[in-house]
Amino acid sequence: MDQFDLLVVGSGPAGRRGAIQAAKLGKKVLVVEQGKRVGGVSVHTGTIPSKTLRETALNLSGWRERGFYGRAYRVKQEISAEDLRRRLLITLDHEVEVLEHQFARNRVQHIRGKASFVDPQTMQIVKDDGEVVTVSAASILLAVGTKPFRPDYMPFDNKTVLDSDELLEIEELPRSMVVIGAGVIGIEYATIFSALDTQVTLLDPKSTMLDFIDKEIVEDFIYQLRDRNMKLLLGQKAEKVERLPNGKVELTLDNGRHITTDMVLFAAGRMGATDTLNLEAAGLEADSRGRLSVNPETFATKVPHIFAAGDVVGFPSLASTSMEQGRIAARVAVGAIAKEPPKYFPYGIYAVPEISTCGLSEEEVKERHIPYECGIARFRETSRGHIMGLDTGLLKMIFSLKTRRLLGVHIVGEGATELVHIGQAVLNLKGTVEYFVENTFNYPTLAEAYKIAGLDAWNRMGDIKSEL
Ligand SMILES: Cc1cc2nc3c(=O)[nH]c(=O)nc-3n(C[C@H](O)[C@H](O)[C@H](O)COP(=O)(O)OP(=O)(O)OC[C@H]3O[C@@H](n4cnc5c(N)ncnc54)[C@H](O)[C@@H]3O)c2cc1C
Ligand SMILES: NC(=O)c1ccc[n+]([C@@H]2O[C@H](COP(=O)([O-])OP(=O)(O)OC[C@H]3O[C@@H](n4cnc5c(N)ncnc54)[C@H](O)[C@@H]3O)[C@@H](O)[C@H]2O)c1
Repeated sequence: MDQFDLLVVGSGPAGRRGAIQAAKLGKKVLVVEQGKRVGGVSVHTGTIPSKTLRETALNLSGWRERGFYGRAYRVKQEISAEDLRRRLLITLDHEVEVLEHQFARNRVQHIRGKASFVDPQTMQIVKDDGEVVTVSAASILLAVGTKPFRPDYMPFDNKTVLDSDELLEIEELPRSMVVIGAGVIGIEYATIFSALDTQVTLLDPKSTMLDFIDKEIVEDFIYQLRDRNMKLLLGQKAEKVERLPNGKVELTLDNGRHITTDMVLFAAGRMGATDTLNLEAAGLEADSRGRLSVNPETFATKVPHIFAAGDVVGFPSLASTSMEQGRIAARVAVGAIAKEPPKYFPYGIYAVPEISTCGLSEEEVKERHIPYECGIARFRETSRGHIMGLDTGLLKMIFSLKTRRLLGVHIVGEGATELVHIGQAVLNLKGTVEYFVENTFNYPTLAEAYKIAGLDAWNRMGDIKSEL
């Protein structure tokens, strides 16, 4: 039986970062991955495929140029599922290659197989050919991620009723699509397919969506979706989903309405992939969504040498935060010092248009009774936005009236997920509205929106000197 300092289960963002961090500290590390190739959900079915699909859809559809040339503008008239897949495969190959190289040069060993506990210190790994390997380790990092929630009442057939993993394999682009679940996955895919001219209906039993995002940004986003004819059926539930003999799917909603569509994407959340770990043998149990609870500072489970990081521990379930969690967990696991990450991290939603946010929303600032002022800029007010033909896009910043510090930055529009990092830096470095007023920004850029929003807020707040 092999003995390791750290055994990592899962090679997604949390497992990968954790493994490399421990190896950099000179530890003997083994990563177990059940998938065909390393990378996890992030590389194979989640972040990277969906973002590549988005990029291809926007490029081939000419979406970014439509502000200038009109809504009928197309770069490629007939876009096929094969067009989308081709770029996907190239991107995924590249990602896996980078990752395998990282493992090799850091001497992280990896093995393909399904891991489960034998006892708290030992795991067995069942390889594809049935061979069983037993491994023990001083510490174990569970970075097993999640899988799509697939309730029995949904007639999945991998063709017309699909989850978000299966969507990447479709043979033909649907003319119409109903997306069940207006969470981040549902919203991203609904808007990407809408940009490809699929008639999309987004359905969710909740009457609101993206509740963790500033309301003004969500309202602007919803306006843009409706403006391009996407149907948003919020507060409505599919009571029956039936495949019809003609290949279509019929949905019966709880208000009696019927919808016939080419395809249904069921994106109503994900479950922690803990069911096959035999957690009992390690003295652990998961919650009803398959998630593990951990100490939020160390990522240790209630069994001190077993750690869990990434999506399997729940919110925020992002590739970005999973990487940091994996790194911290591995440091603690091998006895190194781990600093707590800064309080505010960005959240990027790669819908069409993008949304990105960092810090407090206006609703949260109000709840905390903090006196505040907002500054707003529209991308069309920037020269760069004008050059790019943008008629939408909004950047909003919230400042404390007392300390003049930036409390939150919220963006909807082109480049939002990149732009947000300027606000994030100012926020975490405790900068004030003066940063935006006094600093020079490249011109013409979309980042100039920060200057405009900063000045907007500053004009409302008054000059700091007059108050001293
Ligand atoms: C469609 C979609 C789009 C997304 N877009 C974004 C985005 O734009 N930005 C962002 O930050 N996040 C995004 N996410 C979330 C992101 O993918 C996850 O936060 C991230 O992948 C979580 O990383 P992880 O390391 O926890 O696990 P995962 O990436 O889920 O990897 C876990 C790995 O563990 C393996 N495994 C599980 N059980 C075992 C076992 N018993 N033995 C061996 N191996 C096992 C699995 O095969 C898997 O490869 C998206 C997710 C989805 C589904
Ligand atoms: N850009 C990004 O960062 C990104 C992109 C995609 C996914 N993710 C992560 O992946 C995770 C999973 O995303 P998600 O969108 O699947 O989940 P989610 O939990 O965010 O959203 C699920 C939605 O489905 C609805 N729903 C729940 N049960 C339902 C049911 N039985 N029938 C119909 N609707 C139902 C909910 O009301 C909710 O709106 C998220 O936590 C997110 O952080 C991140």
